[in-house]
Amino acid sequence: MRNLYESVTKLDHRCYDIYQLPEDILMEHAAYAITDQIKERFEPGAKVLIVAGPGNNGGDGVACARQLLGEYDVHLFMPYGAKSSMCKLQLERFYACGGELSENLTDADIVVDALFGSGLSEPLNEESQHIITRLNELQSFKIACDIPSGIDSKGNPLPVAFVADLTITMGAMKLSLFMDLAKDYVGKVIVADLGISSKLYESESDYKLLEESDLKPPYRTRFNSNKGTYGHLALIAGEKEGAAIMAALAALRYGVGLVTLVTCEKIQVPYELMHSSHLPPKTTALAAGMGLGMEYSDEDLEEFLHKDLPMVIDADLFYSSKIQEIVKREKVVLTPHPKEFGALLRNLNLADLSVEEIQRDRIGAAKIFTKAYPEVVLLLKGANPIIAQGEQFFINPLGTNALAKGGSGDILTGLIGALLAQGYDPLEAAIQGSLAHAIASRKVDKANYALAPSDLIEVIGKL
Ligand SMILES: NC(=O)C1=CN([C@@H]2O[C@H](COP(=O)(O)OP(=O)(O)OC[C@H]3O[C@@H](n4cnc5c(N)ncnc54)[C@H](O)[C@@H]3O)[C@@H](O)[C@H]2O)[C@@H](O)CC1
Ligand SMILES: [K+]
Repeated sequence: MRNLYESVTKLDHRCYDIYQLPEDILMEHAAYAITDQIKERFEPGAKVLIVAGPGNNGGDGVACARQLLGEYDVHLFMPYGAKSSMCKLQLERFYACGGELSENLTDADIVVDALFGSGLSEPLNEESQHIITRLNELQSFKIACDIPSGIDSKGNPLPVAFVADLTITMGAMKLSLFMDLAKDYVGKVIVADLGISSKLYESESDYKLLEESDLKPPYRTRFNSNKGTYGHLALIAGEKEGAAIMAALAALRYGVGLVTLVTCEKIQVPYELMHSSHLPPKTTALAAGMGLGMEYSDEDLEEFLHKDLPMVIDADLFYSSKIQEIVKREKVVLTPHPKEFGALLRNLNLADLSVEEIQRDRIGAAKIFTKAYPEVVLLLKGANPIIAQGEQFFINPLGTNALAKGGSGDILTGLIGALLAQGYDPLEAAIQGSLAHAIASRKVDKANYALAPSDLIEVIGKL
């Protein structure tokens, strides 16, 4: 798990004020992190196009150009000249080392985008849009300095942005790089240390980035155990019972001892699942909402939901008035996708946001909910799901586009339900369920368009 920051300005200032590391030293390290990646990947003599803006992001680019001079074929393009004092200083050094500015954009082996970083303050003008579009058309290896130019502090392209293969972000990971709308732009993201280790550079943060090493599958350690030791998950199956069946199969695969589908009608269920018209008395957790439809009256739901059990709630229940009471309970995980989240916020009279508005500020939208219901765990689905409780936010960047398929959300609900039933606390169950889901999607040995829910269920057994 790594810290994420909305802004690193405070961290940079700690460097100047406490560690006595001035901007110049930080910038030299920032530039060297880019130089280092170029040297690691390309032989001397390779052609490098560096596009540098007027501020300190540009300064990083100019310093990198100077570091490469003499060894690589360096082309530095500065459409707006140098404006910040550090950028001007770097340009003087570049000239002093014999560097010259290029008049125009040129094809190259490597492109470094150092046009705008954290200082991007308004939508890109036509010239910047044109430059970035041209850069995106080049067949080069593309490195973004700090943040792909055009991505704002909330992770939105304004309206175009550099499409990087690699983003080298300075000092610490930024939240904006892990928002859904930035996912197609950032490429691989690595952090450059700026002259001190991240342990010293970073301070505590409420925002965390999940990593593969955070996954802890529910491995069994007790030898003297029976099925009851591992919990009993009940899933309410509704109109589209396939959704609950997929969730149930995923739950069974993820370690829960017993799984029961609760239905009002008799349905055919796979032989490994149990089936009942009542909530089994020894139920340890509940999953409800997926494929529920309109089959149940409020009284039916009351019968299933009256017990104070840990529960994961999905899909159709976000549209039901029942949710107004569920969010007041303890040990609840909600797993809406952005459209369902919009419905949930409206249903709870918290906000009226469109899907686009939610996606443009996912953290802000999630906060509306977590401030009102700080006990409830929210898992806002998306390309990079956000798991939030109170003031804590976790982002899972590990999922792949293979998961964009009907049924994959039901698998996630099943995984979280399985962990709740096995005694994980709701936040841990949501984090671990999300990690298992995402990591499994990477392990399915198929083309990314071909993943089926059953593939995920298979792989979940081999994490
Ligand atoms: N502060 C520090 O100690 C460090 C800063 N670093 C770099 O500095 C960057 C931040 O530098 P700045 O704060 O100077 O900001 P930027 O360099 O990101 O951008 C600011 C400049 O761009 C112009 N600008 C902003 N939006 C524009 C738009 N839409 N169209 C045209 N021009 C626009 C501003 O007028 C200003 O001249 C970071 O992203 C990072 O790359 C690194 O060198 C590491 C150390
Ligand atoms: K940039």
